Amino acid sequence: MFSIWIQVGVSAALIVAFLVHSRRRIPRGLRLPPGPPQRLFVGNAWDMPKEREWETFGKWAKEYGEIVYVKMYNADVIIVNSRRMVYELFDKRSSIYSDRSESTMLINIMGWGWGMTFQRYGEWWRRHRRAMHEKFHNGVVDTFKPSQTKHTRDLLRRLLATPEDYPEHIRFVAGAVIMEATYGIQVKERDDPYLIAADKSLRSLGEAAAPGTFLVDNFPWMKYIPDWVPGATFKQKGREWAKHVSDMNEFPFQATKAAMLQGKADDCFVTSHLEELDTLKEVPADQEIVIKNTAGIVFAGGSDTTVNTTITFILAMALFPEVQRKAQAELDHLLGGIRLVEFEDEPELPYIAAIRKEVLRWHPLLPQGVAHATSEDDVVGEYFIPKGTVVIGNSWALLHDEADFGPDTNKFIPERYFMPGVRDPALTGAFGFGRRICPGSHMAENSLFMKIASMLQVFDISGPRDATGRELPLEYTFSSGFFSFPDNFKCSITPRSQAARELILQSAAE
Ligand code: HEM
Repeated sequence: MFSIWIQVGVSAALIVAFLVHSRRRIPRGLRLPPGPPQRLFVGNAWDMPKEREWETFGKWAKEYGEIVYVKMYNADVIIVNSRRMVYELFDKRSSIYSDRSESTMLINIMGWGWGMTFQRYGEWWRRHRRAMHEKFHNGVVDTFKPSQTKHTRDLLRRLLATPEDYPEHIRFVAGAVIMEATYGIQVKERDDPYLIAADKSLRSLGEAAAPGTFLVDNFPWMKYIPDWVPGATFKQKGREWAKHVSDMNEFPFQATKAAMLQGKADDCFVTSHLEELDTLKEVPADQEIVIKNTAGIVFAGGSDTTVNTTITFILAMALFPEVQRKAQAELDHLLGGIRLVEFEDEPELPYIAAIRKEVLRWHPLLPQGVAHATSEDDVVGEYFIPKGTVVIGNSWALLHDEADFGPDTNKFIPERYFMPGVRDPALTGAFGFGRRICPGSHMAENSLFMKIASMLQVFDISGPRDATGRELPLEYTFSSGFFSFPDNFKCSITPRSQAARELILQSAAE
């Protein structure tokens, strides 16, 4: 019975949305950007791909051009497909194109509103962004390097012991680095409650954040449907997820505060901000909340992103062995197998730097970035872009544009960065756009350098092998949705030599 009412409600909302939308006034002489033909009431909602979105977006870009307009029920969405237009909108008109649209599922039901990534553009967001920038800008991220080195060595030892568990090792170590940097907390070897809460929150985020997943995002009134009504499973799901999301933000912060009171806290993002608070004369009353929220989003944004990018790197090495051989030659030439790589070696390792760039480009973790939104009406040439439009920067298209990255952009070719004029993927969409560009990118790039160089120095990575050592075909798929990364795949990670094995084991004594 109630599910019938839900259907009636949704249908009524579709009709109202349609009528309102058709009555909207587009200024004379202007039109909405071109896009695929729309259906009555639902617009393009049924055309939105559920898998490998970047392929459909690419097809639309070829057909309709730099800006493609789609309508998701009642929501205006544009997809920006060229670097020129990305620069025009996200950079030159950043005061209009830096907002986010409020997802009812993420904000009202799952409680992600505390997270900077989902906040509307304005003073509250700016205060969070400033708190993060102070500790993560390019000039200060070196402070994390000792911890990144220590934990990468730990990763090498774990990989040596049980290489088949490489995803868990990478996940554990990324969590350990970010917990130490953010909260000064050393995570537990097994079943760490903070990492479990983060893992559950991020999985649910991955599920809920892909546009069009939950109808309640298009019809916010659906949030008032009681939980027990058939068809309202999104609410039960959301409420369950909300607990993990809140635990992730609350528990580690409170633990660090408690440790500070006992004089036992290690230096970290939270302690240094809270200590500064005590020395400042005029501080807004809610600044502690800003610090807590920012720590929470560093924790959320800083672990899974580097984990999945590292797994993409492993896949690339298994698929492109000639790249691996060249990188190992560069490392061997510099280090002679006498010591493990250090951050100070980075300027002497241009091929490793090129691999890092190619990992970010070849299969970007966020192929559609994180959608921005417009905070005012805008006009681009003859196109009208209404206020509140969801704006997707098509990172995949930018990062696969042969004009910027040379030929064969679906292949993993680090050499492309030695050609004149080739762009840096970090500044071409891999970390997003404009004022919202990823504030953790410098820490992430350092972390990737250390992992890539260390793993290639001591391990050979290949497809899976049978008992006789024969290499078997490598089977892999990339996930679709908000994040895209390789689904679990089997591979072989073996020490390159006895000397490499010893180097790894000796690192435990450092
Ligand atoms: C390889 C690793 C990473 C990738 C590929 C990545 C990618 C991105 C992308 C595409 C965005 C959206 C930017 C936009 O809206 O245009 C973003 C935002 C963000 N990232 Fe990262 N990121 C990575 C690592 C990190 C790390 C290590 C941290 C924390 C230390 C972090 C914290 C954040 C935060 C807080 C935002 C939200 C910024 C805002 O809305 O103002 N990310 N990231």
